[in-house]
Amino acid sequence: MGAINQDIDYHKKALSSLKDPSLLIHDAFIGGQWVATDKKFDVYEPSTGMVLGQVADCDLPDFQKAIQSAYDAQIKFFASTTGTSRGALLRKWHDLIIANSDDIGTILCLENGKTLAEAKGEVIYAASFISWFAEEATRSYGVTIPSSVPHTTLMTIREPVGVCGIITPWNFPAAMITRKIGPALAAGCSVVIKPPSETPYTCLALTKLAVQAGLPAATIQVCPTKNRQAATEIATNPLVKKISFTGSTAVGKMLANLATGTLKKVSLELGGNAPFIVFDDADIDLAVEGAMFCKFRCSGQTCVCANRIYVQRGAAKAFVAKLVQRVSALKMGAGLNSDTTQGPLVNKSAVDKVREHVSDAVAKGAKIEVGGKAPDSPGFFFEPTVLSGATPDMIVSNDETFGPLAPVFEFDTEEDAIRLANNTEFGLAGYFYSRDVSRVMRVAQRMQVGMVGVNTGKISAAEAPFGGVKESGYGKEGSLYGLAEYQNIKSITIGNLDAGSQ
Ligand SMILES: NC(=O)c1ccc[n+]([C@@H]2O[C@H](COP(=O)([O-])OP(=O)(O)OC[C@H]3O[C@@H](n4cnc5c(N)ncnc54)[C@H](O)[C@@H]3O)[C@@H](O)[C@H]2O)c1
Ligand SMILES: O=CCCC(=O)O
Repeated sequence: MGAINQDIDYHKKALSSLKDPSLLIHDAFIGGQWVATDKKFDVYEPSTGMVLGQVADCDLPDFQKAIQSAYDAQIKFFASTTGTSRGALLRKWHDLIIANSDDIGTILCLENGKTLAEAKGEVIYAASFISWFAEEATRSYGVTIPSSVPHTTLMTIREPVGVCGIITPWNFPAAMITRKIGPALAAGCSVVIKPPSETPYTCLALTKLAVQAGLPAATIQVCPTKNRQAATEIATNPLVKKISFTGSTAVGKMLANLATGTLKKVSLELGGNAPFIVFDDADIDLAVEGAMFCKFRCSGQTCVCANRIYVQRGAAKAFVAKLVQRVSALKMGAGLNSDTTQGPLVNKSAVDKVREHVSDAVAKGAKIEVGGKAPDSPGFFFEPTVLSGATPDMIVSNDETFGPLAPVFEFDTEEDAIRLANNTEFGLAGYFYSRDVSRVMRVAQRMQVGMVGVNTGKISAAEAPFGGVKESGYGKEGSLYGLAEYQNIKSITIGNLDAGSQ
């Protein structure tokens, strides 16, 4: 296969088409100011491997300044706003994101590689967390509790935790950030964000719009960096009261360990290894549709992507044939090209990981039904791939591929399927397809995951509680539970109410 995108000026042409070029920002945002550090790091466009731009590379003193400034700002922010006024600011920010979604989509597409349609879809999805939490800001209820002590009233109020440290990955450069800072700001917290070094531009553009919407500038601090040691200040600085991390399980564990030093509140959205089960009684076309979405979305680079596809023996042949037909029709290419349905992966090591999973599986007996290699091309592409004959001894059974590889395993009984699905230390998402209502309830209850998709591959939405169990982390994002992650409950006991009565 020839080169997929040889246009080395691809990103320059795309950037020159931005309606508002000022949304492409290369600086950090510290203390309410855009800051150009001396050191910079390169950000790459994944379909060509060319440098997209150079971004401020923050060091420890930058993080310390950002945290102090966020601390000072948070106290004023909470004292001078109500849930209603914070909600109004968030709604303005939401509207600005939507108004600028073409530009933000283009920037996101350029730095991440996903198709423009997916990138714009992500911007809308990201904005939905802001509008969701704009509403939640006004519904932050305390309770009154009947006291066991006479003449006493017991009540609770919810208070912001304070400064929140936010660390997110590159696969959803907009949504992973808004899913955290939406509730943080709604609660009255301030945030210090270390955006992913592969995709910092989307976060910087969103920040500009937040300030334009009227959010007090110092409530959002953004410190891009390649210096991981400096970034760990977020997990150790005593002024930071909460860290919310999305990323790999290894880094999540390391940050959680660091955070115990000052007993911060911690939320962890970590790696997955989602099982996708197709029972004999399933609607096979629906199952193929779901597999296409949840396996090949973002070229297989989502934490909730199906990683292991288990098909009951009687349905396996038909399922694989239909899946192969659909996968063969995918078109790899640069994200901004209108006929592209599969963008590149984020970088070379992502391509190497898919290659390793394929060659290990083939060496252990799997058959490549379609795809199977990286094209001879600049950029970071790997062909969308289907393997049949996958078995539990293969790496792909135990390790999240994070790429466009669909390994199909066969199983015999429902019991087998559940055992295989749960045989992992991860527990983020799981999917299954069945038309038997008793089986639907049985299997949904027995899957050891935080989120289950039944007869659908789409489980993500602002209103849906998002998060895993086991080594996929803890805490829930979005939904009616998301705000509480950024709040402390304070109880107030008012005693001796009879004192002074006549
Ligand atoms: N559960 C979820 O909601 C969810 C969502 C998206 C991605 N993920 C997971 O994220 C992983 C892919 O992302 P990744 O490879 O970028 O993860 P990663 O853990 O390497 O990086 C995530 C973030 O942490 C930063 N980071 C890495 N090492 C650090 C260190 N030592 N100190 C401070 N910061 C550090 C990175 O720069 C990035 O911003 C996958 O495992 C995927 O499943 C989970
Ligand atoms: O990659 C993980 C998050 C994607 C999603 O919110 O659906």
